[in-house]
Amino acid sequence: MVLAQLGGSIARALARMKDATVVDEKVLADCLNEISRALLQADVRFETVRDVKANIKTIVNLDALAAGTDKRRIIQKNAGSREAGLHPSKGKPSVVMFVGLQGSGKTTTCTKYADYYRRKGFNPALVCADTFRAGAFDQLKQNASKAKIPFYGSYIESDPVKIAVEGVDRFRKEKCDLIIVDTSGRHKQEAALFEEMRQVSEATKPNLVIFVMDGSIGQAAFDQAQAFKQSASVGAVIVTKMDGHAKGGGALSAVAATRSPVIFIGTGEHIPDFEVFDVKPFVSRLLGMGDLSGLMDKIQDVMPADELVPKLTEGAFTLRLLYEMFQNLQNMGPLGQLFSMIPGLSSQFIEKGKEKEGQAKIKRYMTIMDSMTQKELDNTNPKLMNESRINRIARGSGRLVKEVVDMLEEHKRIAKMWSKLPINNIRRPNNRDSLKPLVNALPPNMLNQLGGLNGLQNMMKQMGSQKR
Ligand SMILES: Nc1nc2c(ncn2[C@@H]2O[C@H](COP(=O)(O)OP(=O)(O)OP(=O)(O)O)[C@@H](O)[C@H]2O)c(=O)[nH]1
Repeated sequence: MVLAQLGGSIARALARMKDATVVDEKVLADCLNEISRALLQADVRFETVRDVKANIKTIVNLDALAAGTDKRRIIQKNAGSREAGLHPSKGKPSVVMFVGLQGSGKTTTCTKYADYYRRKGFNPALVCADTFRAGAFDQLKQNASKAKIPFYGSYIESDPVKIAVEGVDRFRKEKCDLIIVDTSGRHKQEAALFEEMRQVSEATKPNLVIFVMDGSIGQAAFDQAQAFKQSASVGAVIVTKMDGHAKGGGALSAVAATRSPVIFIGTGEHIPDFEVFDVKPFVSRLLGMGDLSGLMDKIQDVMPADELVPKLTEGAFTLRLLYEMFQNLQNMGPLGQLFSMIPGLSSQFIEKGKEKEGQAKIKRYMTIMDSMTQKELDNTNPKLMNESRINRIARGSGRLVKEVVDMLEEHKRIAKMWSKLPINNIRRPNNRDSLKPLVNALPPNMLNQLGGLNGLQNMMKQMGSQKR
């Protein structure tokens, strides 16, 4: 079963229960059986499914509860509680502790995480409780200063618990609402590391423990994530180094198998190389990998190959080409999924819940392009768009100069991405064979999680059907 379908199956099971007039033993048992089936089909281990079922049963005491609606709410709450507490809430002070093996990217990720929330309006701070590695404090200090985030640490103090407590206390007093504690990494899963983590955790009482894991280790991630989950009550996982590592998919599915939610992924060495992890865009991206067959399949819908290939081989990715693509996109209805398929289109178009804004932006871009001359639309000379042309386009379209410049920048970015695509691979891949290169590119565990070849095909269909 496709991972993305799991949520749907559970939601349907709960909805059916909602329709029942009375929630009794039988309705509850049916609902739980349905949820169990969905989990098992999603390759969740039998033992886990059994535990989930038992937990829900213990929590939902049918006799003690009077009204049916309350029971539903409680079951819903418990079935969905995995998501609770994974993200800090603004204005409510949270302590988040980072754990992981040495070199996993923990220190870098602490800063990325702090910066992400700073941009969301939080007031974060960093505490370096890594006294094991010489230079860890300097690294955190350097990163934190670059991102303009307050930090706390010591060159001389060797007790990580003491530093962690001092740092957390200080930033609590300074009214920081997100205090991030970076702990020591070790070469392997040593008992001493876990003991140190336990002590830091006990002293700082974190609201969330995040395990940072190197995605390049692939499926070996399962044992590591499991060990950390058990020893450090890990609440969430961040998988790093997802850039350029074919094994990243295996790591993600292995982590999923430990039932630890992955909340972010690291996609590079720099602070902005950090993305919220969500299964759907991730799968979309996966489909864009391999020999790009999945992506090319989607592009067929936006612009048929027989039209696109001659235009692209002729030369550059012109504004006119972009305009035509937007036009096709607009004719297709709600398109959150498809946006993610257009290489280069910035993530703001595909962010969950922001599809409407994405559509509005496309409309705005098209209005701007409507005020361009034929020459400008077909232009391949980067110097053509001078100030006077930009001013004229802005006036003509009733838009700000800045908006015209933004649009031209976006076009430049997209054109750059397109120049890197293997255009000759564009074909009509609608049969199973066309999925083979993609299947071969996926780690086996990941493919299992996606429901094998059939699951992959269904998912492509599912994504295709969302166009209408
Ligand atoms: N390509 C890539 N490199 C990354 C990513 N995240 C971190 N790195 C690099 O990985 C290396 C190790 O990162 P650190 O942040 O020092 O790792 P650490 O886990 O804090 O290490 P210890 O403090 O020794 O435990 C550095 O060179 C980082 O630049 C990522 O998402 N992609």
